[in-house]
Amino acid sequence: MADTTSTCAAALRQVVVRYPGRPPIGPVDLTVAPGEIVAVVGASGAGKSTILRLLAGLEATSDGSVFRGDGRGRTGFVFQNATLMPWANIQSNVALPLELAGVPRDDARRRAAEALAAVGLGDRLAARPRQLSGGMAMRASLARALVTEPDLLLLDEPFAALDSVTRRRLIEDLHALWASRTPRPAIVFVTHDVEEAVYLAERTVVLDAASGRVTADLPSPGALPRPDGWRSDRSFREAVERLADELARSMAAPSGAGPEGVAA
Ligand SMILES: Nc1ncnc2c1ncn2[C@@H]1O[C@H](COP(=O)(O)OP(=O)(O)OP(=O)(O)O)[C@@H](O)[C@H]1O
Repeated sequence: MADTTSTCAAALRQVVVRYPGRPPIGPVDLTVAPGEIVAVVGASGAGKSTILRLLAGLEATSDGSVFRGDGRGRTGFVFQNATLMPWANIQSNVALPLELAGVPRDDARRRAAEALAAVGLGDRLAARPRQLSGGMAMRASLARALVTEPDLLLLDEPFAALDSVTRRRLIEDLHALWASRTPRPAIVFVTHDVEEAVYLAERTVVLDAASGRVTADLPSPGALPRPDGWRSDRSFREAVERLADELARSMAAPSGAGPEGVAA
């Protein structure tokens, strides 16, 4: 097989992570192409967040290799909770990664204002995080991750704490932000929601509950961003059913339980 690691945004090759007191996670193989959107699903404890941390360089491997395309590029990370600094306004929050990278303060603040405008918060620059709704805080968190113009954006259940209307709006906004960037960032995001995975991603990888290996890699039909009403489309419904079946299979460990006691 041709080695595509030099042209990918990120890749895991036969990666194994060993934590004390549990079976090893892996070996995991995953290649993310530049500009591609990939969802990761699996049982609780399967290793989804571990994969994101590996891609971000925040986790050491016990075996195998982690590639970041040509070793270049920046990585943005968004967690389930917006993790904004409560004492600083959102412009300062979003400017921080730039200031830490040595960008002069005025320039960093201007770029932060632009990133906040891009997520619809251009009129809330002086707001403190506590003055924002959950959806707004997540938008600010997305702006902070995008302000450095990453070529890899890692999202760990970013919408899980939001109501379904806000969640759907943010998914549309994320597609629009992704499509508006040149070049588009690759996005890897973890979710427990199979509909969200099929809708948001171009393909979804399923992790085995017991071993954390990739057991399925399913393409989502259709192009991004999604046309209006696509959730009612038969191709969407069928892809959701297929993914739900694969997810159920990944949890049906031979022992009858995954690492966190997920029943088969
Ligand atoms: N630093 C650590 N030390 C020891 N064990 C860890 C550590 N980090 C994760 N684990 C264990 O590794 C396994 C995978 O964790 P991970 O957070 O990647 O799972 P996950 O699929 O993201 O789970 P969830 O859906 O519940 O967030 C779990 O059993 C977890 O308890």
